[in-house]
Amino acid sequence: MAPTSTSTPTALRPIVVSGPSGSGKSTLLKRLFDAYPTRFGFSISHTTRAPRGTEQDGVEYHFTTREAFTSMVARGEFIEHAQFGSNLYGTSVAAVKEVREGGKCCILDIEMEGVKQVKRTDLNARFVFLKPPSLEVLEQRLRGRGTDGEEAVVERLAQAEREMEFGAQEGVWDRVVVNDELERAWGEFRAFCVPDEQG
Ligand SMILES: Nc1ncnc2c1ncn2[C@@H]1O[C@H](COP(=O)(O)OP(=O)(O)OP(=O)(O)O)[C@@H](O)[C@H]1O
Repeated sequence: MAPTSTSTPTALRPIVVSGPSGSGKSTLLKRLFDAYPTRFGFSISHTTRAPRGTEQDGVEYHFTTREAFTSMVARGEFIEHAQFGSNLYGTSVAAVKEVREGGKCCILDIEMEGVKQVKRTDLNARFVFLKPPSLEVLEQRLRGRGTDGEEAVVERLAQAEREMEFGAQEGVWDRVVVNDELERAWGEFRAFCVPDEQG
């Protein structure tokens, strides 16, 4: 008997978008969500902070205790986790799977340590690296964005060099999109994210 394929259709495989700060991830993802409002989704993060106002568990966040959170860390259930202030935040493998179960393609906008972690899971993701034309252009864009002070820009640029090296590694990426001219980069990014669309 012929084996039955249980593989996920390409359109539902999670997409990992990575690249240095300022490479244009938010810009291109905003376009993608605007162009395809129902096709893509983000995973719901876990947090140890208390819900605010009308926030509901499993909607804005998976609200959890610090004890439960640290057990999840110990079991390797997070793709990424970090502390902000006194609270812990994380993206779990299960939360990414939930998006697929809901019939959407999960988008993960993560830095290089997270990318390595996704590779260790069974998420069967596709990986795209967003590359600025050069570090000089990246610096101009970060300064032009006007959201960071001098110290933050210098820090982001130092980290960008490490991210660029990772972006150049063989065998890690399914696609590298150079974000030079926005319309051109968008066309390439969109073709990667929506592989079944013609034209
Ligand atoms: N192709 C482009 N040409 C010129 N400017 C661009 C282009 N793409 C993005 N930008 C601008 O560069 C700046 C950085 O882009 P964006 O904020 O999308 O980067 P990011 O990768 O999401 O950064 P972070 O990781 O810090 O969130 C923004 O001001 C954006 O408008």
